[in-house]
Amino acid sequence: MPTPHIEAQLGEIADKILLPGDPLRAKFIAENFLENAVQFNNVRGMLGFTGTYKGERVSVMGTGMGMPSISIYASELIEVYGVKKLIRVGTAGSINPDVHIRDLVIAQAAATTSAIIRHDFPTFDFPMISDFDLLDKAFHIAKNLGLNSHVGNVLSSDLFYGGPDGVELGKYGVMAIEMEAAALFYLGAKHHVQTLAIMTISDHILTGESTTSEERQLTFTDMMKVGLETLIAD
Ligand SMILES: O=P(O)(O)O[C@H]1O[C@H](CO)[C@@H](O)[C@H]1O
Ligand SMILES: O=c1cc[nH]c(=O)[nH]1
Repeated sequence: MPTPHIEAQLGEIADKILLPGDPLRAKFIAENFLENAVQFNNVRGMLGFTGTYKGERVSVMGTGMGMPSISIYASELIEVYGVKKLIRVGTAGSINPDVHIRDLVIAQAAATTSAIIRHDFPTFDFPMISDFDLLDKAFHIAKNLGLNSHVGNVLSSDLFYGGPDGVELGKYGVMAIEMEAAALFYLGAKHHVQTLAIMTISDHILTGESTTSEERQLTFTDMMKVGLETLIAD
């Protein structure tokens, strides 16, 4: 087995991958969007599949929740399996009155409460930004599909419950809180690969609106479509 967390043989993972936090969302994407999908991972139940989308080889795999978890999977995917384009497709909580439930948020950048970047850069801030080429493509794809999408900053938090008051950042234009994008963008910069994060607003922290866990697992297909179209766009 090439890595401690992924049992795929070399060559079984495409160089383009969608990364939902929830492994069952990975299975849903494989079953509903990919052709001839073959499962390549079930270590710790972190399901991964490779198939084709519109004739192009694409993979999808869960990352688990939080920056330590996505950092393990993204590092192994990049360093061992040679993945070059990684797009997170996740859920997020809105902290902005203009960003509504079920809207798409395409992260241009991610603030973070995490110390993981500070381990490498203790004396200055390192801005976590997505890849502009992927960002530009995703924005236009979402626009052409007529989707309600927003591009800007998100907050990647270490904690789902408690922690620093991220809601305050909404007043500075930050759109939503999630838990993985900053680490993915950081690894993209470190390893010179392309990364992006597209989230669907699953709950609104200011208004208290929310969606069910079943909806979060099985619907939110717009971000999956935008993610896949972005991965295969020339
Ligand atoms: O729906 P996913 O992709 O897991 O993303 C969000 O949901 C989880 C918290 O419920 C965190 O992983 C957060 O980033
Ligand atoms: O990390 C997350 C994901 C969804 N909603 C939140 O409030 N936080």
